[in-house]
Amino acid sequence: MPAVCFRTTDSPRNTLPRPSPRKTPMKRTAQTANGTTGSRNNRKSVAAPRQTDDGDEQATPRASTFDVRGKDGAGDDAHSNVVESEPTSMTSSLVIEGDNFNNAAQSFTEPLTSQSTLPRTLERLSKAKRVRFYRNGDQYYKGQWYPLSDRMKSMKPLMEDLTKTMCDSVALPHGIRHIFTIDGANRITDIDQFEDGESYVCSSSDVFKSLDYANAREPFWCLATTSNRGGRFGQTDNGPAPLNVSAEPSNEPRDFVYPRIITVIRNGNKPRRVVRHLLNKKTARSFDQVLTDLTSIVKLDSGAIRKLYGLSGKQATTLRDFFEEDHIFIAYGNEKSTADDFLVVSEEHKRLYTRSGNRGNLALGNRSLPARNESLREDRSGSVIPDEMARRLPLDLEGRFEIKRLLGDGNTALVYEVLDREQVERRALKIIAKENVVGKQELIDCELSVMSRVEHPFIVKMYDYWMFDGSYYMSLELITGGDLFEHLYKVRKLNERQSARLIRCLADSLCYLHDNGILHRDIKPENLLLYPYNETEFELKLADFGLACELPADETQLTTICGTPTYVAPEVLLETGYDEKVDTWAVGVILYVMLCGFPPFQALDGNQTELFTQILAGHFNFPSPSWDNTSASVRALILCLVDIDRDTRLTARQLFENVWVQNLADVSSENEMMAQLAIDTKIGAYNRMEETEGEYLYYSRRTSMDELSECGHGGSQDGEFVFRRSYS
Ligand SMILES: Nc1ncnc2c1ncn2[C@@H]1O[C@H](COP(=O)(O)OP(=O)(O)OP(=O)(O)O)[C@@H](O)[C@H]1O
Repeated sequence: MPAVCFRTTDSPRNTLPRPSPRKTPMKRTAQTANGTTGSRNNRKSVAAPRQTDDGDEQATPRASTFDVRGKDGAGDDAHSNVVESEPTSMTSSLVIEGDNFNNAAQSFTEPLTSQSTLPRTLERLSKAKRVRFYRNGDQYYKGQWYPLSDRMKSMKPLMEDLTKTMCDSVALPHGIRHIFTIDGANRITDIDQFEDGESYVCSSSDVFKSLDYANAREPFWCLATTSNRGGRFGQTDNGPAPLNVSAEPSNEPRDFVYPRIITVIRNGNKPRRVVRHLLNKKTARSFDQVLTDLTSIVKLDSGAIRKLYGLSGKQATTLRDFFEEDHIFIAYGNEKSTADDFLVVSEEHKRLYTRSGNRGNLALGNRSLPARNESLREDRSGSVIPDEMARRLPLDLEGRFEIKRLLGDGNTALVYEVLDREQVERRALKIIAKENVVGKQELIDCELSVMSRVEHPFIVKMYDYWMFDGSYYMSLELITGGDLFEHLYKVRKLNERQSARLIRCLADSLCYLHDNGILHRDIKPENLLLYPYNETEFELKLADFGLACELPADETQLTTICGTPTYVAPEVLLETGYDEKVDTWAVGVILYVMLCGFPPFQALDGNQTELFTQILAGHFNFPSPSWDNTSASVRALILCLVDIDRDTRLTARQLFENVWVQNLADVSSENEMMAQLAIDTKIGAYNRMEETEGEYLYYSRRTSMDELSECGHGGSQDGEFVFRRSYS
């Protein structure tokens, strides 16, 4: 099967520092809080403050692997424990609490010698029994490994510590008072009863709930029907009644389930908090399961969500109701609904509707830049409107940073321009308030881990980070030109030269990330920060690694749904597995937006379903007059990026080497001719498909690629534009 790509004869020498090949560890010399530089390991020595039980903020060392809590700061008393969330997670935080914390903090600033307290702590911890804890009745909880240090003498401090790490207002809100063996046969009453490597169930009450805890990650879902859900609400304190996981999977069809974002409004005083949640075949397996997921995202003060009403007033009672007319729902626990709940005030309107003028036809001529796009996240981690309270810095940071102004807000964070008094420099401070950390811990760990490792001229630098009282604070390089979204909003569109310059920066940064096995997964104009290149042009730096991840070493495909609707690649929605080419798809969409001011896929009425259907079909065009004066080379390049066939979609390296990108849009007439031929072939194939296939349009572009190869033979001109066979 042939593929088409545009390339220069000789790959231009990239003058930027090249990373080592994929999987080679990246080097980074981080500037630490105290102004020194060091490797990531000795950055642990920068003890960042953290809130202690008695309210004092104390230091929390940065990148680290354990959570050590202890009275003496070195984890040397009965409270001293290590909590690992999952053995596989990339990082977790190192937290030390205690009266003599400074000693411990100091030990992190020393090289690790036998005199320092940390090795002793770690040595002792390595001898600890490791046990796993689940939550009673929570079939979604993956369990938490917990090393039981020999200093943990009794059940009380253990249960107190577990309460801190495993409970919140929804999960075991009354704390942990009982611990059972995994089969519920025995209650653990003495610390010596724990056995190394075994699993246990923590509970608030003395009633053990029998579940297949060990297989909590992939339960069989039983599809609820109206009849078998009778009396479902109000059965437990902690949420909807546990599902009957031992039931056979239902055969009830779910053919109405397709990727769709629903919006849930938390009932209460207006403006109310809004959460978005992606439903698809994986996340919408039954009504009960969606309700349970929403319970953990929305976090009603009253506990579990027991009722959901669409804005039309209709109550959602079946899974199908999430896929019908209503896509905005109001969530209730025990509260009564009132007519006033269904009236949306203006502050809420902005949050609920992603486009202004949400209703009405989107005639071609009216197409426009969509509103700032919110990222999709799976793992029950919805998008919470950031909390203005985050503006108040914790005491230890208040002395260091002076907040100047709000630079931007995203799905999870607020970003401020600050004056770093210690470094005497202006910086950006990204704050993820603790209410937005819930359900996103792994993603945040990943963001911090990736940001700590990357060093590239077109990627925003992270200098330092802290965690205080559950909120995260990241000190970042300040980029002064705003983000590309704001810029496009002002200027509507860019010329080709400026676009090519920005795409060259972006492609370069993606080559670096992909070579090192990192996917960004959320490439969008909001995450591309601009700074002046000369008087008339900008360059960019890639920001927000909130969805970044590492490619699995065993080459398996990723399936977690994430991205941002307008820029999300079809394979993410299809859940067929994806890889780093999700990033180049998004670059193609951005390049399209840069040149005409509207995206290639845009739905009538901002309808998400229609948007996803268009993306899955992969059909778009270059409407006149917006595209009349653009080069064929850039249009052909876009077609090679926004290509539903992953095999033929360009890699970041091919994009970087593309002649239009490298020559900053200054291309030869031969290149233009060949590009035009490629476009005609592809667009012709779409049109034929549309004539024959009717409305639903998922098809492989390989057909059109075959046709293209026919034209391509002998079509190479001056080595600038070649058709390349990537398949035999
Ligand atoms: N280093 C920086 N310098 C200047 N502005 C920044 C910086 N980092 C972020 N911003 C601004 O803040 C906005 C939000 O930041 P960011 O995208 O990191 O937040 P987020 O909550 O993680 O976003 P998302 O909604 O994609 O999850 C950006 O769109 C940008 O306008």
